[in-house]
Amino acid sequence: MKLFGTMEINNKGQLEIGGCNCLTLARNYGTPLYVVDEAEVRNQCKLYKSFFRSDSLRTEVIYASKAFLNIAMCKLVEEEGLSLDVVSGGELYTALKAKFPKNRIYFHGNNKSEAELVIAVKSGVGRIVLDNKSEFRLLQQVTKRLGKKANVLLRVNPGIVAHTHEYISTTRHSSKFGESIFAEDIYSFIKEIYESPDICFKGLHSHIGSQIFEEGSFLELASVMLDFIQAIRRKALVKTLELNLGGGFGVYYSDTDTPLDLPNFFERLLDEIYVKSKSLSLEPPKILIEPGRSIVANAGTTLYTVGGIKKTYDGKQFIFVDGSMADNIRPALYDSKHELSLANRMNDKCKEEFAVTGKCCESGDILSKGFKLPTPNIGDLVAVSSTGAYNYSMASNYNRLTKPAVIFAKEGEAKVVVKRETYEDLVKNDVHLVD
Ligand SMILES: Cc1ncc(COP(=O)(O)O)c(C=O)c1O
Ligand SMILES: N[C@@H](CCCC[NH3+])C(=O)O
Repeated sequence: MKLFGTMEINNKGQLEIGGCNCLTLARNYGTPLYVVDEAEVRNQCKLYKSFFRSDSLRTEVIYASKAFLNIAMCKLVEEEGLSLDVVSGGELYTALKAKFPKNRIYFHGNNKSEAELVIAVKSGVGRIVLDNKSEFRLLQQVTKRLGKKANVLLRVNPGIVAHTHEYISTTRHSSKFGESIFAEDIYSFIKEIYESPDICFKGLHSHIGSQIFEEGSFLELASVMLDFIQAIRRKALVKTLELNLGGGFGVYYSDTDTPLDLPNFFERLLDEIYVKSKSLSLEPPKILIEPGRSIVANAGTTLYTVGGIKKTYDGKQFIFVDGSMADNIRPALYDSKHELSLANRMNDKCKEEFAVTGKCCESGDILSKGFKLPTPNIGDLVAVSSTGAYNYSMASNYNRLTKPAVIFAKEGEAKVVVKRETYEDLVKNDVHLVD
C-alpha cells in the first residue's frame, strides 16, 4: 500500500497516521473508522493556493465540498483561504452553520429548488451557478420577491469527452449538466441573463468530469471556453469576467493511476489562457478551479476489523470486515480500486490475494476484488487507503448500518469531527404508529 502524507510504519510494524497509532485509534474510537490526515489536507490546500496563481491573471481556488464535508472541514478550508463549492441546501446549511464566509460560497446544482434558492439569495452567497433556463426563471422570481440581487455564473457544456468513468463524465452532449455552447439560442439566453435587473451575470462555469489524468482535456476546455467567451462578446455584447473551469484532477488510488504534476500543469494552463486571451484581444477573465477529490482523497484512510475469513468452494479467499459498501460505495459503483494493508502487520510478507467484503446483503458489497496481503487473522486491522473523497460523503445506512465516526489526526492528537452514528440515530426520525 502506498503511504501518503504523514503515514508511517512504526518500529512494531504498525501503521501511524498524523502521529497516531492506528491500533490505538481503533481501540479508542472503534471500527469502521474514517481517519483523516489533517496535515495532508492542509498541504493539498496550500499546494493549490501556491501553484494556481500567475502574475498576469487573477485566480481563485474553490474546494468542491461534495468530496467531503462537515463543519470541521469547512473551518479548515476557511483557514487555508480556499472558497467553497456547495451543491445542495444541505451542503449550504453546513457551510452557513460553520460560519463560512458567504461571499466565498459557490452554489451549484442542476435542480435547485425554490427553497434552496431563497436561502442562497437571502444569505447572500458569492455566486449562484445557474444550470439551465428554468432555473434562471425561478431565480428571477426569487430575487424579485426578496428584493435582493444575485451574482451568477452560467454552467455550460462544451461537448468535451474526457477519459473517465461514464458516470463521472459531465460534458458529453448528452450530459444533464449545463446548457450547450452549441445551442442556437445560447447567446440570446446569456444576453437575457445579463439584462435581467436583479441578476448580475459574472461569467461561465464548466466542469468536464472527475478523476481525469490527461492535461489535454483541461487545456482543450480552457481554449474552447475562451473562444466561446469571445463569441459571446461579439454576438451578445456581453463581457465575461470570470471563467470557472471546475475540478476533476485525478488522484492515485492504485498503480494504474498517474496524477498530473499539478505545479507544472497549472503554470502551463495559466500561461496558455493568458496567451490565448491576448491573441483573441480579450481582457483575460479571472480563472477559478474547483478541486474536490485531489484535496482530500489521499488524506483519508478507513480502518476496519477482520471478523471472518472464508475460502469459497472454487478457491476465492475472502476477508470479512465490519464496514461495507455503505461506507465506501466506490468499488461497487465505479469498479474503482483502493490499496489496502493490515495496519497491525505492515511489515509481514504479502503472500496471497484476498478479496475484502463487508456486512451488506449484496454480492456486490466489495471493498477490494483482490489485493495481496499477509495471511489474515481474525481481529487484524485492515486499512483501506485513499478513502478521503466521496466515501464519507456518499455513505448510506443500507442494511441499517450506522455511519462510522470521522477522526482528524494531527501531530499525535486525534479529534472526533463527526461522531459515530448510534442505533438510536437510525430510528430517531421513524414515526411510531403503534405503541
Ligand atoms: C461542478 C463540479 N465541480 C467540482 C467537482 C469536483 O471534482 P473533483 O472531486 O474530481 O475534483 C465536481 C465533481 O465532479 C463537480 O461536479
Ligand atoms: N462520487 C464520485 C465523483 C463524483 C464527482 C462529483 N461530480 C467518485 O467517488 O468518484
